[in-house]
Amino acid sequence: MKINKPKHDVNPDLAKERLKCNFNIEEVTNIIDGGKDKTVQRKKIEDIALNNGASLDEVPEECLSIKERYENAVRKSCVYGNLVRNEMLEITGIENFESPVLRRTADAFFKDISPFMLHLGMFVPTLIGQCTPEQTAEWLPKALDMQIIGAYAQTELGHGTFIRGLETTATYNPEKEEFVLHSPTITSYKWWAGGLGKTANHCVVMAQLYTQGKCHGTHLFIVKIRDLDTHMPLPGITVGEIGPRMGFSSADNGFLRFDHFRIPRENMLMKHAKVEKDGVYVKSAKHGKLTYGTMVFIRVTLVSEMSFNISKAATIAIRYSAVRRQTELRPNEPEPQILDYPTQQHKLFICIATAHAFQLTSCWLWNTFQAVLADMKKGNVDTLPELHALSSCLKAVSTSDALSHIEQCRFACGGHGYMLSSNLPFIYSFVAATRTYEGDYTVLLLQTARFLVKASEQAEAGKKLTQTVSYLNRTANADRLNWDNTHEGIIKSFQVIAAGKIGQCVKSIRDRTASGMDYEDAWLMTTVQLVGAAEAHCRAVLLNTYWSEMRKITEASSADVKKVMHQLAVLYLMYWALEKTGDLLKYSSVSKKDLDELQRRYEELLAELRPNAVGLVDAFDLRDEILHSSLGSYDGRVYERLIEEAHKSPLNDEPVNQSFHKYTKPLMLGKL
Ligand SMILES: CC/C=C\C/C=C\C/C=C\C/C=C\C/C=C\C/C=C/C(=O)SCCNC(=O)CCNC(=O)[C@H](O)C(C)(C)COP(=O)(O)OP(=O)(O)OC[C@H]1O[C@@H](n2cnc3c(N)ncnc32)[C@H](O)[C@@H]1OP(=O)(O)O
Ligand SMILES: Cc1cc2nc3c(=O)[nH]c(=O)nc-3n(C[C@H](O)[C@H](O)[C@H](O)COP(=O)(O)OP(=O)(O)OC[C@H]3O[C@@H](n4cnc5c(N)ncnc54)[C@H](O)[C@@H]3O)c2cc1C
Repeated sequence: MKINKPKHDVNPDLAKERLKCNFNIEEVTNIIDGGKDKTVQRKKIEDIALNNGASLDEVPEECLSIKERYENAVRKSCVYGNLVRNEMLEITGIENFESPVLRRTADAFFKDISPFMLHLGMFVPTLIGQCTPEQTAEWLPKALDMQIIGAYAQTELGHGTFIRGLETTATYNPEKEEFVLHSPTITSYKWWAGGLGKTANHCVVMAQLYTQGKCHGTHLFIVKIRDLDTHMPLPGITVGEIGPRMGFSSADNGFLRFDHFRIPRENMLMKHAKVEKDGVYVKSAKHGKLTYGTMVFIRVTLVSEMSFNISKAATIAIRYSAVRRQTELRPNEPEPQILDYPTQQHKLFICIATAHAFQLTSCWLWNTFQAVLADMKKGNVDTLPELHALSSCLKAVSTSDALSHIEQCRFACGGHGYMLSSNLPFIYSFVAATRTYEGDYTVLLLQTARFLVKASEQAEAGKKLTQTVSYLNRTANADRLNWDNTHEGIIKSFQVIAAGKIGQCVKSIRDRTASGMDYEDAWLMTTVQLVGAAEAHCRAVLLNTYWSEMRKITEASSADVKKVMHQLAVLYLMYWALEKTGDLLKYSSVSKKDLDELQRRYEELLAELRPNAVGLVDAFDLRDEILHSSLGSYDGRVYERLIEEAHKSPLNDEPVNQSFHKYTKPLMLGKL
């Protein structure tokens, strides 16, 4: 398999690591890609994206000013968008414009984020999910062809989480058959939307719909905000960029204020509800939250996005750890590779396992999502609540876990991991945002908890529950599980922990209402426990899904690949069992001896995986152009690259900086 042809000789330590690998790397790559044909397709697309050189920056993007950075990102986005439109979509098929393969190639162009990301990432999916067929025919081809560029403007300065509290109004005027969009207060400014500040000429807006004197709650509208020729904001629109932030520095997150801005009636996205010409409001949706569909879609895609980000960080940290040597173990012996330290393996091998766990879970979640969409097409919305509960907790936990694992990868690279040229700080700050956007961690876990409390009550009443909560049927009456030190035993114990925590929440709420509290207060007082219960449920789903999908997907694999994939999944189960020993002690009969045994097995497993560590990250098959890392390149020439990058710093453009003559010298001479 042709990957990452090194320009230089490979670092000898890294070369030796590759000789140690005892499984077929290409076979694992094919598993990750979803099949051999998918690997071939991905490589073809990566060649198109990367072989034209347009992705290269002469000056590292982090050394540019805010304006230059944005302008450079727009330049690259146009080249990239053109390649997607003209060449890459021909290969994936236009219906797969959200393919993770396309997403992956975007990283070769942007260390940070493209100002066009939200156009493809949210604007287009909203058109697909929220338009009538006539509206789709009007806007979708233009959006896919980049004739119009859009953003998703939902969040306001005063409200992000509580969508029902949004203040922007869309008031229907039947005489003119128009909606009047207005921002009545300072807190009603639209805030945060990616690409809205300077790039987009259209946006989807979430606003409170008023017709015939009545408010019908939040609905979506498509709004042209800039002239297509001059790009000037239209009269009645105030739009701009919200200012520097922790990451997302090459994009333009925007603010937007409407001053009685008029749009045609047809610009309300009317798939699920409409306003007739005379102002009559008609709701066709069978479920009240279908206008939130884009968020559910993005939450589903974020699980695979987290797998990708962890795999990048793990590749960087593990290759670096094979090259880096530090500290004598015994006098006069060579310093070991830091990858030989079990503590380093503990930080890093879980990252490889988690990337696999999230990848397999994301495929399973995607299939669940497609099945729910198919149900909804037939008018059946019964499966939506379970999807909402699942996508909410998996989004929350995958983004949160990804963030802490990526931080561990940075710690694992010591001081050099703090360098922007390692790319770890970019990956970290990108992923940090995911814990908040598309629904904050706590808020989404509380959504899952609502579903779990209801499910628990149904189980109590003897009803048969749906697949992801069916363990509540089995464990409803179980108190403490008899500990069983097998893989299936660990998974079962996580289900028992989840059932126990949910049961405890139900009890707390009941006790509180019985003592006179109203339900809302009892719920509120129980939210710390509810978040814990939803997290526990999510862990049970992740462990169970990873284990069963891993077994399915490796059925036809070679013995060596089966073995290493199995080892990773076992590592994942053991890691989480050891992380949650308090819960295990509370909800199962596990003893100190059992836990000591588990710890011993875990440490042995780290040692067993050690020779395959570099092979396992090579199997992610991340080209150097996508990794952007002085520490993680395929050739492992870490020190040469660090020096090369240092020379690119603008401060090294001249031997003496002018500030010496202006400030430092006068200070030294006492003349300041
Ligand atoms: C080339 C590249 C190609 C493609 C790119 C591919 C991938 C992209 C990858 C990465 C992305 C990169 C960059 C993106 C960067 C940034 C994007 C960020 C965008 C945003 O953040 S957009 C704004 C998102 N905002 C939120 O998520 C807000 C969170 N809040 C909510 O969701 C709701 O308000 C909340 C908290 C759920 C409550 O809603 P509400 O108050 O209305 O409901 P109730 O609490 O009263 O509940 C009533 C009832 O409804 C159920 N419910 C709630 N939501 C849903 C839902 N979505 N679906 C179904 N059901 C829902 C709820 O559970 C209750 O049920 P019950 O009564 O208990 O039965
Ligand atoms: C980088 C980035 C990009 C974004 N892009 C977009 C975009 O393109 N379009 C868009 O519309 N929006 C976008 N957003 C906004 C984003 O969706 C919101 O910031 C997010 O949903 C969180 O809402 P909030 O900011 O109102 O947080 P808040 O809800 O104010 O949260 C603050 C704290 O309060 C807690 N909290 C809030 N409600 C509850 C509750 N009910 N129970 C318990 N605790 C609670 C939260 O847990 C959190 O700790 C983006 C945000 C970021 C950071």
